[in-house]
Amino acid sequence: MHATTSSPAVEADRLHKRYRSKVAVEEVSLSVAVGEIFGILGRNGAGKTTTVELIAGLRRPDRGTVRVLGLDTRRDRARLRQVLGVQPQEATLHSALTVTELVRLYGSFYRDPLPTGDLIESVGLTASHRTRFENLSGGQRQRLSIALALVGRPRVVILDELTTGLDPEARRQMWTTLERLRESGVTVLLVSHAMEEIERLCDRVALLDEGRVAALDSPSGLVRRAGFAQRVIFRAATPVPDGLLEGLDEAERVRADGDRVVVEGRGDLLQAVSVALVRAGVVATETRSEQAGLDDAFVALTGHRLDTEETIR
Ligand SMILES: Nc1ncnc2c1ncn2[C@@H]1O[C@H](COP(=O)(O)OP(=O)(O)OP(=O)(O)O)[C@@H](O)[C@H]1O
Repeated sequence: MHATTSSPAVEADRLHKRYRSKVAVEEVSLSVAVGEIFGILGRNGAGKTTTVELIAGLRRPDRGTVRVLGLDTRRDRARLRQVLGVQPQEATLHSALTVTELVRLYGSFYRDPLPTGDLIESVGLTASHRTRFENLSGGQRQRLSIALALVGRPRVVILDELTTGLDPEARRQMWTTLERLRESGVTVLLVSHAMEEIERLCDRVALLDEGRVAALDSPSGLVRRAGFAQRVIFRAATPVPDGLLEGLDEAERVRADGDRVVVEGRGDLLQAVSVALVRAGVVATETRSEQAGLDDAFVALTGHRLDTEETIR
């Protein structure tokens, strides 16, 4: 089958991958539209890297199929290479070559590579373009790997942990690079732990948990599934009467851990909680309110926290 403009950028159908006794990816199906920035979010070991390696054709699934722009990732490998950009494994890069030499080398694999200097500038490596790979810092290596994924003007690019190890300025620069890619119609598959990055950049997100897609929606759609809109947190310097906060229309859940109280709910929750506490004569300190985020959605949908091994229910 030929790549057509009507094909989804990525179509994965019931992918399954087992490493010996460990099932890493189970029945994962995704369809990513052309021009989307699509996020894959999950805890360590959730199966994110395995999923994108299956999509990139770097691993063979035990079951299931993948098409990228209509191309079969196993059978149409040569054509796939020309349209798909992936970050190389560090171990495969020659450590004695400089940034410029590596960009040129990778560019030589493609028909119409991006101009070397422009690409190096766009990832902020101009000042280190003569530095050998072995002497680059972690963040500089990360920038280089992104440049190498982009050098062939891919129509679909897979980026794993885009901004891990980058300083705040470099992170913003990468975000701008991604937004430009989207404007030019490139599809991006973004594996990330960074929720801020996912919320800001992604059109849709698959939450992966224990090898399965726990939910797939826009970031705001996922946040709505957290079951509450905001939370108010305070320290109670004097006891809170039983049932006081639970009785508020705005409150959905109240948790106390010692003197720290967390109220989840909606509407003008901060105002409602503050007024109730004042009326009951409760002395509260360190009161603050937070909007629900993707991490709350993750807990609501999977029972796990994103950043720890802890299970909530
Ligand atoms: N080559 C391998 N051999 C055996 N087990 C593997 C291999 N690669 C991954 N695994 C296991 O498969 C599961 C999924 O791993 P994977 O790397 O896909 O997760 P991940 O979500 O990308 O994790 P992380 O966020 O830590 O990178 C993990 O339990 C991991 O230990």
